[in-house]
Amino acid sequence: MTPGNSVGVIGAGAYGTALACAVARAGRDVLLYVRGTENAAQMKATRQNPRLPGVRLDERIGITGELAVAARARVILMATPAQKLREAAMTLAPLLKPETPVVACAKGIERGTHLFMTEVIAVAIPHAMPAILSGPNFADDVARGLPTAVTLAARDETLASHLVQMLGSSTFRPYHTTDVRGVEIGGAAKNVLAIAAGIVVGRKLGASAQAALTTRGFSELARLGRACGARSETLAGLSGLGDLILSCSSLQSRNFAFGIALGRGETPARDKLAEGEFTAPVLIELAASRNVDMPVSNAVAAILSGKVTIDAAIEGLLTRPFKAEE
Ligand SMILES: NC(=O)c1ccc[n+]([C@@H]2O[C@H](COP(=O)([O-])OP(=O)(O)OC[C@H]3O[C@@H](n4cnc5c(N)ncnc54)[C@H](O)[C@@H]3O)[C@@H](O)[C@H]2O)c1
Ligand SMILES: O=P(O)(O)OC[C@H](O)CO
Repeated sequence: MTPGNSVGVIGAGAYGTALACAVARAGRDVLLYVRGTENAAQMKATRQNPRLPGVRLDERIGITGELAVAARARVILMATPAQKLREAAMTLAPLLKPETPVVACAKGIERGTHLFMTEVIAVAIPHAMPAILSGPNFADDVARGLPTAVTLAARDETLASHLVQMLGSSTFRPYHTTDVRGVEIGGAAKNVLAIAAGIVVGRKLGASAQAALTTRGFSELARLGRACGARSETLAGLSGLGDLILSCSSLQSRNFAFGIALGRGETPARDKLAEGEFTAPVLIELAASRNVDMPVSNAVAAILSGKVTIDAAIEGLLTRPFKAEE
């Protein structure tokens, strides 16, 4: 393996490992950084990740417990949870060559700062070229080579298109754009809205209510996106509407499953990451700071913080004044 020609993946959870599989399938060598020496040794020995049962890691995937090794790659994919991105990027910063493309693959907004994923990278690694990859794709589907399509955004179109060529294959199909903000807002907001859709299902409110909630959810995602300068076509594309549809309807979605448990009156299992739980409070703060009305997201945040009961939140949404559709 020539590290300088490979793709580095930081964060060897479900998605980082799945991306490593996709990149290997595209014919590239991969350096997958696994945090913790023991974890790295175990993955090296088994060629499996317990988060992706039944998936065997391709020989092109080199597993390493040393960040400096993965940092030699030509392109870096950051696949940690959103709230861990800063910590991971800051550790990586001194090891990275200038102008290395660093692609955020997490979906969220940083708590406290309201920074989007590429902004966190820009602050933590000022000499990197940030980009973002997001869209409707479950780690398990990606790892198994089922067909998926995502959006890859960088401010520089040449860079975005170059990254698509490096990472894409017939089964993992990235579309490129320069609308970075549009892509990161879609991925962050859809997780919060998926929790809401899950609550609707868990409460047995019916398929009509699920469709209505998803559609009104898209309306508020798009409102916030436009207020933050995103393009409408991106918001209605794979990383916005596409991912919203997937996450508001599939039991594979951890955010949707988290919402279903809440809707049933159960305590959601905390063994799987549901990013929407962490994004909800910061999403509504961001919306408030821009005077954007996000009633569904507000309801999710209020339920999660214990400010309202689920029944009161549903009652609140259903008794809002009638208005024109927009
Ligand atoms: N799982 C999916 O289907 C999927 C699909 C698309 C996007 N995503 C996004 O990818 C991100 C990660 O999700 P996941 O499903 O892989 O979560 P996960 O919980 O399976 O894995 C997260 C991994 O990040 C690692 N990590 C945490 N902090 C780190 C650090 N500082 N340095 C290095 N590694 C660190 C953890 O050890 C863990 O292995 C989330 O933002 C999620 O929304 C996930
Ligand atoms: O399991 P979720 O809810 O984190 O969704 C995974 C991906 O984001 C779907 O595109």
